[in-house]
Amino acid sequence: MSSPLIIALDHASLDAALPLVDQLDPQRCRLKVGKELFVRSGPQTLKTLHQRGFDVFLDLKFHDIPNTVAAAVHAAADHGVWMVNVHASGGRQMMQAARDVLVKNGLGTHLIAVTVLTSMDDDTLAETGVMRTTGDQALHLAGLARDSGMDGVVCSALEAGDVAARCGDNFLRVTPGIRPAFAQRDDQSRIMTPLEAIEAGSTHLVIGRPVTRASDPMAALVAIEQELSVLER
Ligand SMILES: O=C(O)c1cc(=O)[nH]c(=O)n1[C@@H]1O[C@H](COP(=O)(O)O)[C@@H](O)[C@H]1O
Repeated sequence: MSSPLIIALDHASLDAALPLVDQLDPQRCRLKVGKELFVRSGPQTLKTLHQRGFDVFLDLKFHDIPNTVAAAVHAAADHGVWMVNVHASGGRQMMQAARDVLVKNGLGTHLIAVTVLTSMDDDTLAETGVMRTTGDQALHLAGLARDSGMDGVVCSALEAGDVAARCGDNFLRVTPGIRPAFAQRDDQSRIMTPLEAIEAGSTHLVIGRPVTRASDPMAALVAIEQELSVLER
C-alpha cells in the first residue's frame, strides 16, 4: 500500500465510525484508532477494521514507566496492528523496553514515538518547562527516539525535513496537523497542507476532521488525493 494517508477515526464508537469506514478503500488509506474509539468500543474495533482489510495505527500514546509501557505495547501488537505509538518524553529506557518486547516476541508492528504534539506552539511548550522551540525539541526527541530503537516519530510536517536529515530517510515521519486549504485549523498549531507536508519530508499524513467532519467526507478525501497526485507526474 503506497498511499501516505492515515485517516483518524476520532469517532465516539465503532458504530459511529462504520458509515465512513464502509466508504473507504484499504488500498487508498490506512486508519487510525485513537483513545475515544478504543476506550468505548475496544479491541472489537481493531478486529472489524482488520476484517475489512485495513492497516490500523493504534494511537494510544503510551507514557508510563518502562515495564508498564512495554506490556501495553505488547498487548497492542498482539492485536496485529500495523503501528503503535508511545511518547518520546517517556525517555530512553521506556522506549527501549517497548522495542525489546516487540523484538523478543517476533512482532513486526511499527513502533513510533510522539515528539511535540502538533497542538503546541513555543509558548505552550514553555509552560511545561521546556524552553526549546517546538522545532528544536521535536528534533531533539526524534534523535532520542532513533537512538532508542524507534521506527520513526510523530512530529509536525514543519519538522519532517530536519528529522529526515538527522535520523535518516528510512526513519518514519508521521505528521498530523494536516490542513488542506479548504479546512479549518481547529486546535492544531503547527500545520501544513497535504502537498506541503509531503514535499517537506513527511512519510505519512494523519488526517482527521478535514475528512471526518466534512459535509461530504469522500469528496474531501478525493480532493486531498488530487492535491497529492501532482507528485506522481
Ligand atoms: O499521535 C497522533 O496521531 C497525534 C499527535 C500529534 O502531535 N497531534 C495529533 O493531532 N495527533 C492525532 O492526529 C489526529 C489529528 O486529527 P485532526 O486534527 O482532526 O486532523 C488526532 O487523532 C490526534 O489525536
